[in-house]
Amino acid sequence: MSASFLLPQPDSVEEEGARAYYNEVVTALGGPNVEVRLSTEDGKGKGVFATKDIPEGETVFTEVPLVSLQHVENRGSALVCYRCLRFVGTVEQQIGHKLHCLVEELKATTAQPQQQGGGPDGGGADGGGGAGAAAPSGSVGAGAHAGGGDGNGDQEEDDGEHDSVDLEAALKAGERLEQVYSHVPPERIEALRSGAEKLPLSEDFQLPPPVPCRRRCGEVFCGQACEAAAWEQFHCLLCTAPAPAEAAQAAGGAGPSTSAASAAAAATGQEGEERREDGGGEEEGQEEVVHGVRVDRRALAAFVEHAKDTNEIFILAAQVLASTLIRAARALESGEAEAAVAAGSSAAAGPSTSSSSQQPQQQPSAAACRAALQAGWRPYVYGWKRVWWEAVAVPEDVDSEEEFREQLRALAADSLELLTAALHDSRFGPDLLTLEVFGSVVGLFELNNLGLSVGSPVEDFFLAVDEEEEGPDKAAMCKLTGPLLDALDAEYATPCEATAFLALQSCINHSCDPNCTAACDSGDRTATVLAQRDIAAGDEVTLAYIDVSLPYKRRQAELRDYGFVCKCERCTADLAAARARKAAGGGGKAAGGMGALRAKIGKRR
Ligand SMILES: C[S@@+](CC[C@H](N)C(=O)[O-])C[C@H]1O[C@@H](n2cnc3c(N)ncnc32)[C@H](O)[C@@H]1O
Repeated sequence: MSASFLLPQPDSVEEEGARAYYNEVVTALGGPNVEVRLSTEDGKGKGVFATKDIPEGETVFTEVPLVSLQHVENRGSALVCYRCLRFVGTVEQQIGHKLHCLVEELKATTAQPQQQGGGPDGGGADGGGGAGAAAPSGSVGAGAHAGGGDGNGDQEEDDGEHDSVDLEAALKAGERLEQVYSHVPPERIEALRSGAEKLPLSEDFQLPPPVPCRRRCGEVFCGQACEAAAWEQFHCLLCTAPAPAEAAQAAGGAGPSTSAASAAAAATGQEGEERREDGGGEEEGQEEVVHGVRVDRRALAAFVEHAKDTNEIFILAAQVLASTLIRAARALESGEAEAAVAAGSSAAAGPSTSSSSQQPQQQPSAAACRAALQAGWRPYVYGWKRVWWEAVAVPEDVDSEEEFREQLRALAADSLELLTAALHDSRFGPDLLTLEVFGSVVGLFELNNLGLSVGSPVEDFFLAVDEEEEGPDKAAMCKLTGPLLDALDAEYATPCEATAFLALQSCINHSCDPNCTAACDSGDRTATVLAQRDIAAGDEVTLAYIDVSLPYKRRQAELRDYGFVCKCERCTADLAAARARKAAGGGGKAAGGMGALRAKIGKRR
């Protein structure tokens, strides 16, 4: 089987399937405010259109992301639920967390010059179980250039220059560290983190207590429900903590474990297959079978570390692939996929090796595997556009585009190798865990991603203190909170920043004069599109991917990162005006002045 059946070319995406899918998505969101049209008249591909008049200020729709991930470099600024991005703990813990992570990062920076002379940086920073303190330098996203995280070669060339830059950074970090400690000593930071210190007014900012992952991998959730939902959706395959002894034993060849999934794994020949030659399989707790997928937890940890050091979007891509594997496995386990093949209602092809439809213990047919995989992949198939290394705009300082794209491709290949060392699945793996599919999923985030920003309760807390009536009570409060504010400096207001993929919102085209804005609700994991002026039935719904107060050339430059030349009315008019000026011999500037509309949809930087 070729992987191409998962990646139909956008022009050939069968229209009926796409139309049915988006109708389902819109209906599930509870209203016919909008529809998805598979092509716009001006060649922008799919677009979202109003089906009725929507007055200014009204909600166009509200949607929950299919997957989302807090940026690695933001983890030190906000302690949030791994699944829904809700702030957790208490205001005191949030402040303690921020200060602790800030201090750890500063310590790591001050220590760097002395540590140099070895291999790639790669962090090493604190290794502690909590949320990663230091931001890895090479978090890539759009511009994975940076020689990537992967330590060989060119880095050595400009070491001299880097030494002085590092030294300067180390000195600055040292000064900042002293400044932090002059306001808040280490013991107070710990007291805040542990909850031993209570701050006035903090009771007004109730947050859910953090619930750790059932395996204690270090991720936290806002409650049991979110923990369980994440586990079901993808985390059971991606959690990096060792497996409990009995699960690992079952995976070690002692026969299937209690679940039907293990039985399926045995049936599909995965038991004992492809054991790691380095002895990983012998190590208790590292391997287990989940939903018929053999999972190597140690290899997963290596995959995650590599992604954190190079491109965190690889982790989101792994979430997409893991959730696809789980949905596909469920379709097989339930007999649904075989039944679909038998009923001829699937587009699946290929010879069936079994006539059985309901028994997961038997080898599932190739056709059933394919039907199951297509079902599991469905939420993503219509969002796919191009592979990452082709989608990324080439940074200006890059000499060879070909080399640059090859570097990205190699980086993705490295990441996929680590992922396939962690997840073995002979039913779906050969089709799903390929470089083409992996690169396309990363590309999907590159071109469709949505930057989510969730406001911090810490900012609200300090604002509330500030708004208290002047007097002795406020003075006493400020005596406690003032040093914290001074130590945090601008960090006090940092929101939770994340990347997400949303089925409907990712169909909205950009305009430099958008009629909608997007906002994220910290309370219920939703992203809402709001009309910022009256929208008439039949109008296209548009958002700003970038800061549209920029002049024409800057806007086009920014949009190049999204892989397109903007065809919106404003750009068309700006271009025509610039041409007319040129023809008339003038050289004036393109008209600007849209005001500072903040782009909520957008690329991670
Ligand atoms: C988030 S998707 C929007 C949905 C997209 N049209 C589709 O077919 O899935 C972003 C892509 O849509 C296209 N696009 C969005 N806004 C555009 C615009 N103003 N001008 C030209 N192309 C645009 C570009 O191809 C861009 O990479």
